[in-house]
Amino acid sequence: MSILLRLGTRGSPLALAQARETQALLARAHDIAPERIEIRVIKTSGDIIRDRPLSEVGGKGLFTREIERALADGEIDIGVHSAKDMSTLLPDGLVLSAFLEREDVRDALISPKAASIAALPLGAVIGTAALRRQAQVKHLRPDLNTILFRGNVETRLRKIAEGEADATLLAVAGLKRLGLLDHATAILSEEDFLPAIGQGAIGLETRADDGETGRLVAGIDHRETHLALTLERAFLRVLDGSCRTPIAGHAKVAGERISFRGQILKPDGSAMHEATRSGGLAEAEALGRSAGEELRSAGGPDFFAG
Ligand SMILES: NCc1[nH]cc(CCC(=O)O)c1CC(=O)O
Repeated sequence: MSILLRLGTRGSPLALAQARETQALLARAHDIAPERIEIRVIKTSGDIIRDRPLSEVGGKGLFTREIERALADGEIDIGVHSAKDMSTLLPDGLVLSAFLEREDVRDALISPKAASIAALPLGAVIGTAALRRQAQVKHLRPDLNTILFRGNVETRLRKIAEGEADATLLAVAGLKRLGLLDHATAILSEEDFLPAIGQGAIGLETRADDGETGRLVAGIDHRETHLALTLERAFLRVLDGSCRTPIAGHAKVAGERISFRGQILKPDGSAMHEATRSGGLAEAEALGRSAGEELRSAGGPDFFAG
């Protein structure tokens, strides 16, 4: 049977799980044999550069650039990405056509030492690669120390098992998709650990001029997730000037309303600003922008200087 669609993805176990989920949904929605939807693994810069914080080596585009190049060049038809890893501005000619239904947006604590952040010993060491998690941890517990923890989910779990840090934070969504949620010591409250923009959602990117694939992908789009991501990404776009600013936010759809809480922090957790919005679904983009603008002026120029 001939190949009908080519999905491009990173090769990490989590990325492959997300690509298989996309493959299964497309096959079911359009009555296509799954083997006619090929999964192509593409190595990205983010998979190669492993020893430095992402904020220092070029931020978000790192996990998507090579996949986007393959998409633009027509080597694949759909780029499958963690929405969290996508930059707010897509290359010309590419569009985010659909999002799969969002998984749990929360972070999990993984620690052999304590059942909660509050119970960690004074001065305990948290391993994380995410500036947002570092800032939120320090905001709650200024005595805690953070060290750089990179690598995929399995690598980070191994580092904790080997004692390289006392605890780490990982997305519940990733642990669930990998069948590893039993490694979570506790699920952290969204109140204290507002997620990263896009956390838990899978974004499907296509070529703007490829209407046929665009239609197939639109058939598996999850409307509420799409609306939430529209708001969250508009918020992030306003604040995106510096990838050294920890940013968090979560939009939720309930009936015909959408609500949002967004947050910026200093990397050391010493300052934090929040904005909340709620309104009609048609306002999603405008609500995100206005929340971003509120936080941009609340933070002032030195907040974003890093
Ligand atoms: N930055 C890496 C990354 N990108 C997406 C996820 C998890 C899955 C998701 O948020 O959709 C992870 C790992 C993590 O943060 O634990």
